[in-house]
Amino acid sequence: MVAMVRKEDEEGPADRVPHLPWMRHPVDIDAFSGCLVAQLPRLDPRLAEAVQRMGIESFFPVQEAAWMETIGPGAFERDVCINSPTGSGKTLAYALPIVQMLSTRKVRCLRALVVLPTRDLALQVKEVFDAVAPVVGLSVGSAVGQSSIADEVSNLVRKPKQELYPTIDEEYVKMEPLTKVDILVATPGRLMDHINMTNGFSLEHLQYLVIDETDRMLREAYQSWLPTVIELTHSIGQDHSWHDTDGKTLLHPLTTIRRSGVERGFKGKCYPRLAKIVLSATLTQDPSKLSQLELHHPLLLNSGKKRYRIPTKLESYKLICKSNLKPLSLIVLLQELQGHKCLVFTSSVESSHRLSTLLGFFEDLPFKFSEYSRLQRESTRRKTLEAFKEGEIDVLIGTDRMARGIHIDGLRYVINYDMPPYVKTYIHRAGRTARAGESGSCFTFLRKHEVKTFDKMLKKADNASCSLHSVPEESIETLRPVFSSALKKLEESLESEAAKKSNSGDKIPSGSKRKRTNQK
Ligand SMILES: Nc1ncnc2c1ncn2[C@@H]1O[C@H](COP(=O)(O)OP(=O)(O)OP(=O)(O)O)[C@@H](O)[C@H]1O
Repeated sequence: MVAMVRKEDEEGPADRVPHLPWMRHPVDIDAFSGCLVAQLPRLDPRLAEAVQRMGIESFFPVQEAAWMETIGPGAFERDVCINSPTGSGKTLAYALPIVQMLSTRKVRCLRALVVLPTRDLALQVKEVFDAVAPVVGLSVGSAVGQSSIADEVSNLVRKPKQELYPTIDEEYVKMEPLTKVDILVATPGRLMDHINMTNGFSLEHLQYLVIDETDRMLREAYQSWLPTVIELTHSIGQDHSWHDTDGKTLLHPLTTIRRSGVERGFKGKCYPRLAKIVLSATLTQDPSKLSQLELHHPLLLNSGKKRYRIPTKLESYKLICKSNLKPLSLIVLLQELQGHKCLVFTSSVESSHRLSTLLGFFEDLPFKFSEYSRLQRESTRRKTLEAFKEGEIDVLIGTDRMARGIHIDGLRYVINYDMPPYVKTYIHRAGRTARAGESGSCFTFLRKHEVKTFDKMLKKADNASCSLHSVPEESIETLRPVFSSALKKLEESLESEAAKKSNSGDKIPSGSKRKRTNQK
């Protein structure tokens, strides 16, 4: 309860003036209308072609705005903070400038690091970099724990030359970058593993740091990855100097010259800085959290007048129903949606499991569904998500784990089976649809007493009108006879699972998933 109050405080009222002065004067992303790919000033033609191959003809406003502050007149003089709705194209907004900036690099070494909270998200972002970076000769790696640590290490670093040729100059070997990638997309855990344990893995040449889903990344310490990265990239104490035969001090040819700027803690002196881009659809305004980022003269790019914004083409609906009839109303609603892809959010993994098990006892449902939960094995989850993306499953039932950042083509519907506790949660859940200018709908099941709280919560966001939706009573009535026997079977099934679990100490048996992934 205490934690809940604190989080709600942090969300604050919709129109509160931010504490931090730089947040009060943002660049308005909506002042940009987006532009044709060919018209983006100074865009490398190879990148323009690559972007067009991705099926993109014009840039979204956030992409144009970010470009102007990095490659354009802003020239990345300031760190960039982006607060822009879900599905507005934030990934390309940072990927493209970073790739263009690094396209002239001479020596391959780790120069840009992108950190995201989950593996699924990181892999999604890597795909975007993979589509643009290779055309200008840049290599992209990932550190997300998808493969064994040994495989990851061999993809990221190579052996020092001295191991291959023992006679080579030791000083040269010391300075030689060993990382095989220019850009690394990482989750904090694996990043820390490489920082702590991988020989040759170095952030010494890092010039750009991107933190996506910033508010979530700042909420959790993730083994102190952020202070560690900042510490390792502070140039102070780095000795790149060499002495030539006359005793003159020279800068080593492989030294990375970072952008200069007055960093915090250097008493006004000009020191090379790590340039940062931080982003979210619900960027925190909390000064104590933002201070962890050590931003350099930050510039906020913001979309909308209120603090949060719901995508323009998202339609929100509320369904008021008694809790004991919720499963039936859900089935009727899913029938109405006619097998279109849909995500169903519940408040906990237990609730997701209960709901999907229960639905499994209804025969002949006209949609295929599956549970997606951290109680399942990673491989099961990955296969489920793939099947959903491929359209082999119509409905995924899960928790807020599915809410952040994930993009699924053609997803038109989101259902909040349980009311989201915060407006931020609503934004991220609903934001899985109505992406990239497409339309989509979000339905929220509410009990009567929740309506007022829900309406108040939505008022914190721009574009948050919400109409009432109801499902036909008769359709619910036709399901009632099966419902009572399904409930009985559900209790038996959960009891038997609990017994198995206490005998073996196992998680939910993976075989039970097959039963729940019913057929049309
Ligand atoms: N200029 C564009 N034109 C058309 N589609 C685009 C463009 N830019 C990005 N997209 C597509 O829009 C979708 C959403 O982009 P992206 O995942 O970057 O959104 P986001 O703002 O990061 O969302 P979230 O906050 O939910 O993470 C992706 O499928 C991407 O391919």
